[in-house]
Amino acid sequence: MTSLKNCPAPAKLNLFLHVNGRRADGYHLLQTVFQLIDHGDTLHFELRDDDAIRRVTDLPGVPEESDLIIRAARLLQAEVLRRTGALPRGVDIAIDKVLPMGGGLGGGSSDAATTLMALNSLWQAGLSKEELMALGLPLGADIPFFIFGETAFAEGVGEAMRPVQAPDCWYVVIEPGVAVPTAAIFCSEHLTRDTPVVIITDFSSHLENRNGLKGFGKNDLQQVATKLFPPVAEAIEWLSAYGDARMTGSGACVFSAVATEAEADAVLAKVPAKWKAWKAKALDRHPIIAKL
Ligand SMILES: C[C@](O)(CO)[C@H](O)COP(=O)(O)OP(=O)(O)OC[C@H]1O[C@@H](n2ccc(N)nc2=O)[C@H](O)[C@@H]1O
Ligand SMILES: Nc1ncnc2c1ncn2[C@@H]1O[C@H](COP(=O)(O)OP(=O)(O)OP(=O)(O)O)[C@@H](O)[C@H]1O
Repeated sequence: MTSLKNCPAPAKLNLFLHVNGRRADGYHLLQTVFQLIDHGDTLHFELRDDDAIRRVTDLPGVPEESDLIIRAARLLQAEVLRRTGALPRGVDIAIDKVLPMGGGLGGGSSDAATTLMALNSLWQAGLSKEELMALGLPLGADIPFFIFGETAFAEGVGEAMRPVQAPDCWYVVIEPGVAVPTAAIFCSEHLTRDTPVVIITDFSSHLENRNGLKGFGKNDLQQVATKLFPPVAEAIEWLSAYGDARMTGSGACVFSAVATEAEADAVLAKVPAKWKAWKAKALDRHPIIAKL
């Protein structure tokens, strides 16, 4: 095989996100449930005759050298060289970018995770899932989750994961039109870092007893993001009329769960024209797994 086309890099939603503490190195201890959804970027990989790794699509605002896709590919190429003594062939990578940057949807991390999984297969590198997760973590806190590849209850800085059942539902997502820099939210003096630790069965029994997510937990980053970025607050307020609306990750996107696609369409029809909004279905598994 010399190419892999149409590789999905789906978005994630943080169904809740609690900040429980801060480590000595400044990173925060979190608890969250990561949900994959069927909306995201698409990547295409084509092996080259030399050993160069190139992005063949322009991504405004992200220079090729700092793109997480390119950095992930180079990291894996170097790791294969270290293990086998042979440098794998170079690759041209094209991307159909759909996910907004600084959206809290994990777009950059998902692109990097898809790159690691696709190249591991194209290069027949044979790294295990755990090895790929460890390789990706220094590039972005969400990368291990995308490689883990299923709905997860995550702890630590987001890297300690266990599979968990979440509602089989649809989501309405609004992009408030601002990019939120994750580091600025975590640095804020107004961020609360003392939410009590929950256990995985607190989440699971809530779903069972209340027939859904509504009312479980919160996103601790939301209070800070809405203060710094008023369009995020406005989108949450608007969407709250139709359900339990909250922010994903460090923002800016906000979401609400609905039971059916028809309900999602009904909400979407009313979204003010100033916002981009879309629906997505919850996914149990990363869609690339079926391709590789
Ligand atoms: C908040 C989440 O979106 C939850 O899914 C992610 O943990 C953020 O993941 P990300 O955007 O890939 O973030 P990274 O690039 O790893 O980190 C950006 C910055 O956020 C802060 N950061 C991130 C994750 C974490 N557990 N504690 C932190 O304090 C750090 O200042 C870090 O420099
Ligand atoms: N392939 C990429 N796609 C998007 N952003 C990238 C990429 N490579 C590097 N970046 C950088 O990463 C930053 C964060 O982008 P990303 O789309 O991951 O944000 P996010 O959805 O807020 O992530 P998170 O939910 O993990 O906080 C961008 O502003 C950009 O500078």
